[in-house]
Amino acid sequence: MNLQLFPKIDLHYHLDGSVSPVTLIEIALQENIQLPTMNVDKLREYVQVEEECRNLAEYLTKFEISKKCMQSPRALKQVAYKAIEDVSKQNVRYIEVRFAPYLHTEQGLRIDEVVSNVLSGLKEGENDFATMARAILICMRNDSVEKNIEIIEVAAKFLDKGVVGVDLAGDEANFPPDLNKDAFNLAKKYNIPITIHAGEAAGSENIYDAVVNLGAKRIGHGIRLKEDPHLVELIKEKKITLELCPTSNVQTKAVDSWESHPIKYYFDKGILVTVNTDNTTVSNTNITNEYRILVERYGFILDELKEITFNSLNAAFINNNDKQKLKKILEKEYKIIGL
Ligand SMILES: O=c1[nH]cnc2c1ncn2[C@H]1C[C@H](O)[C@@H](CO)O1
Ligand SMILES: [Zn+2]
Repeated sequence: MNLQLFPKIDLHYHLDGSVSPVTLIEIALQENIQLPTMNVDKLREYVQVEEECRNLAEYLTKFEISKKCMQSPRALKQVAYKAIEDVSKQNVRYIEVRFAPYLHTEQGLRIDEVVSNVLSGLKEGENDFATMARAILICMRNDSVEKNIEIIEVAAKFLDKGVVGVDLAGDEANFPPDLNKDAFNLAKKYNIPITIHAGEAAGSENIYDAVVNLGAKRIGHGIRLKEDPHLVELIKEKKITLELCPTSNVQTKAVDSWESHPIKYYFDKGILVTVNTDNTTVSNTNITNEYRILVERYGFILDELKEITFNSLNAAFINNNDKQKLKKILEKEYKIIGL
């Protein structure tokens, strides 16, 4: 079937890594921002990784231009709205859009202003398109724990007002999760759902730390889980969900090749896996493409894609009311396509 029509969920989507070159140029023109080029195709080379990307650290160099263009209230609203417009075209029925508020304070915005502007763009997008959208606030690994505690405080302030969770992202190889233990303990205290990037650019011990010591209910990527058979059992037992992003995982060299991606292995072992985009611009992908990869490279059948979407639904950080609404919508739409 045409997988664009397949109802989908994306739980792992970075806002700054998903702004299209066209939107970047629009914002640059609006706000007089100097870009290395105003040619859409040439700009693509600056914001998209090449096949020969060596590791996560190199992948992370591609976010500079979008950061430059995401510093004003208007630009933040605009990219958030555009994100919902874009993903609604791929029949995404629910998305959790994540961003790191501190990255958008270079022109003096406060982190709570960053959050309220992104939320207002998401809300407008929700009103205009058939996609439910919520936000996850990111603590950056290279930021101080004091700054990350402030992110948790802001998340608590906006909890159930558009924000549904918190995350830890950035350079995993050089900043292990336990540096931010105090920040995530605070998140636990506030009952803010936690997801953490782990086992992407470092070993399975980070997944253990994220779950056992930092309270993560979901793991961003978790590619290297299989290194530790006891941890595999723990993840199953605790019903932890993995947010896998195949294209990004190949590009950051979290896996050596497409063939060695563990998504089917984890799925067959009964681990709760989900499929996501990570960064549609940096990774040059979209969610339809990621679902297609599951079929074409890993042999998933449509019923299994539906199961994966329901894994995403079950692991979504929205409240129960919204979850039930979403479940009805998905069930109805799957019925229409005979699933
Ligand atoms: O896959 C990722 N792993 C770790 N960090 C990431 C990944 N994708 C994006 N980021 C970082 C770079 C962005 O600037 C930041 C906030 O979205 O999060
Ligand atoms: Zn990510």
